Amino acid sequence: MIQLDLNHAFLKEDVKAYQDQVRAIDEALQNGTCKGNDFIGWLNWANNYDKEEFSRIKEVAAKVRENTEVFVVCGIGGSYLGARAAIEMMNGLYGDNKPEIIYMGNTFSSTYISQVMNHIKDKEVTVNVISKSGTTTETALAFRILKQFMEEKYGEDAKNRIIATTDKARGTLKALADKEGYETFVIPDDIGGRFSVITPVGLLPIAVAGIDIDALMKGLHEGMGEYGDADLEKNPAYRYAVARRILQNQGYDVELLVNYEPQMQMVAEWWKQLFGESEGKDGKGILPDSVCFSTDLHSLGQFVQEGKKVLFETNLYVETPMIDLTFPNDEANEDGMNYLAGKSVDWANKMAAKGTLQAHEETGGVPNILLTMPGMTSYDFGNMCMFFFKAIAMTTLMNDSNPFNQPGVEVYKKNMFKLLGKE
Ligand SMILES: O=P(O)(O)OC[C@H]1O[C@H](O)[C@H](O)[C@@H](O)[C@@H]1O
Repeated sequence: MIQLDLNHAFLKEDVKAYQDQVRAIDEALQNGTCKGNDFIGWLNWANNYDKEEFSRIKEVAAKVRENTEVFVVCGIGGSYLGARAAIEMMNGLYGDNKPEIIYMGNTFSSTYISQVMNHIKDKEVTVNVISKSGTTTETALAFRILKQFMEEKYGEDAKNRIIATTDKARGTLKALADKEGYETFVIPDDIGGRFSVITPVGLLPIAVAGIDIDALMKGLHEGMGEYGDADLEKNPAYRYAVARRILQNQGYDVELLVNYEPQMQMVAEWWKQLFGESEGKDGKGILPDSVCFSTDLHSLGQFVQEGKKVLFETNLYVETPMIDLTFPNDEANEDGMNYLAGKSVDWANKMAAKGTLQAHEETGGVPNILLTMPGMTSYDFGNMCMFFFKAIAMTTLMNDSNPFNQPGVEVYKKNMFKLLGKE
């Protein structure tokens, strides 16, 4: 369970003053009468998910792990960020990841695409093309290149090495997958892209990475209870949601998600889409940004400490690291580092966090929200998903916006299609 501490947040209003509003919104969410109510399938997904499909995910993943050196995840936005966030958080950045997981379909960069194709050309490859709409251009462009490569390399067998995760009926990708005879997995109608890491969209790549997806679903399920109460005192996700609104009322328009683990950076990227697309509309919303400390204390730290007071920090602390390490002694001590000899490096990381909080809070005057998760396991990931899902739904509905659409994303696409000469 994620622990929330608002004692460093400088809230000028009492969170509990919002209890009536929160109760009313929670009721509308539970009854399916809130704005965007056709996209709340994630709420009870941990109970309702298709158990047969879930077993098939595990079977397919086991097969892929046997015959594949590189697993290419071809998708963008919600169709890739969640899987990557989970895999990096749980396996770390330099684990002995087998198969190697590579991400495509998330850029028009010709260099990126060419280098990936070159990197995989002599390896055993499986492709998972993921698109809810089945029509996203970046993904379709990369997939055509991948499909031709696979057909050239494997001939008839290519179809056994391509897996499509898409809508159950609509979209070009579904039609193509059916025609070619690809294995397919379904993205439910009532779960939007940025909430879809808990569906086959995330679960298949996560399982291919050797991660226990049963534990992920268990964490999600427990989260339904832990973040399910309409009573603010019993629901840290809703308290966090309210604290954000209070801080914005106080003039803070930027939220910096802070972590101290490089393997959490893609979690921050996933969170940015979840929060940015959900809340950034109707001329409202808090801009979600992120930093990895202490790394970024050496870049953005100056701004946080002394720059314009536009931001608050939300620290996503991890109690237990994946691996700890003892700092070695050195007789000569020429680098003067012996004061750390015999100490745990994770302890040093935690002292850096403590010192930073103090600096930003006491002399910087920056509000800090503290979230603490127990570890970086599959269970923790599933649980964290439910925490942020509930929080963003509540905090956006408090703004009277629809948390589950993203009409603004279409504008660039229209212009781009015109420029590309698309009919
Ligand atoms: O899964 P897809 O339909 O390909 O969509 C991928 C992404 O692109 C869109 O433009 C949306 O803004 C995102 O919410 C979505 O996650």
